[in-house]
Amino acid sequence: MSAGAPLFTFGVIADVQYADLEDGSNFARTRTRYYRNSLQLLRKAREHWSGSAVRPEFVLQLGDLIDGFNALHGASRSALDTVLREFRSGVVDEVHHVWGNHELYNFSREELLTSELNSTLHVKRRLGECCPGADIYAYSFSPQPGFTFIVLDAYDMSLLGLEESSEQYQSALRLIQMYNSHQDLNSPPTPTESEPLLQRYAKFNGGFSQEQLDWLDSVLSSADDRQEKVTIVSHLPVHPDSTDPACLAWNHGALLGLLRRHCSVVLFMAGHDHDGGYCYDPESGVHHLTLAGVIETPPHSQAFGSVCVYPDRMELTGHGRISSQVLNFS
Ligand SMILES: Nc1ccn([C@@H]2O[C@H](COP(=O)(O)OP(=O)(O)OC[C@H](O)CO)[C@@H](O)[C@H]2O)c(=O)n1
Repeated sequence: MSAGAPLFTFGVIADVQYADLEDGSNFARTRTRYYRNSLQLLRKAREHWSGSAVRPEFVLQLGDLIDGFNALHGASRSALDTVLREFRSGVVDEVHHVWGNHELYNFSREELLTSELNSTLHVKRRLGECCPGADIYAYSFSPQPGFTFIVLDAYDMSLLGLEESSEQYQSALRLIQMYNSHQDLNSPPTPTESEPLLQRYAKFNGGFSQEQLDWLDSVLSSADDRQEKVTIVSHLPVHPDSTDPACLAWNHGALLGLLRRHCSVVLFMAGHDHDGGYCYDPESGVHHLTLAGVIETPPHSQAFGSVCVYPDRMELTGHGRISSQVLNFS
């Protein structure tokens, strides 16, 4: 790792999924979920960032900050307050929150837009363009000249957080039912030889509307013109080699196509797949990093990262289940 001073640094963490509950498991009962301890791991990550010689300028929280079980226990608001208090008690005072499926199990899209999880309302720095779509949660910001970060809304096309009577819900239902014939739409369809990634059409995933894709296209065109380095964050991964296919965004191909048409993008980061993953896409020169989730991380371990940004690369220092790696800009 480099000894030179970075231009800036940032922290990253995914799938905290806190709930004040005993340990449980994932749906397949193959992994333990440490609902209560996830708060301790978040605290230790925050203490690490606060005590670092070079403090991160901001933290990217990649979604699923609290678990859906909170909604069943009427604890959505208190659980959210608990985790946000944790973020607030550190010296890292800028957090960019991404929305995941568990945010939408606890709150409607409307509630989220006016909550502290809408970073555009709470971050003090001047943000770039927000997606003009009425209730799409996507925006850009520039921590340093030459660098742009884009927060995407991977559920602006989904069945979550919406009134069933809404046109947005009904059009997402029509789409998912074209590929998933299960009664329970959370149950992923079986892949076929011609459609090997079909599992992604599950209710716990979602996608990017055409409006959001058009907005992203225009933000990336400006970044290309200015020869910037762009990092994109989303709860759902979009490259099949960076995740289990059951965790991919429904229209991941549309996003991948966009990344391949714009030279400015260097990194795409996501959460959702609690095992994490990584690949480099030579067609676009983009690193696809899926961060392992805190919720399935044993109490003695960790799952967060600190990234130092240099003119020609990013250096990720991983903790616990997250490996350190150098992400060169091509
Ligand atoms: N086969 C399945 C899988 C899930 N469900 C139900 O869907 C809801 C969300 O599932 P959950 O595992 O909690 O979602 P995460 O975002 O934590 O994890 C995504 C990836 O699986 C991680 O690798 C929940 O209500 C499940 O019960 C289902 O019905 N059938």
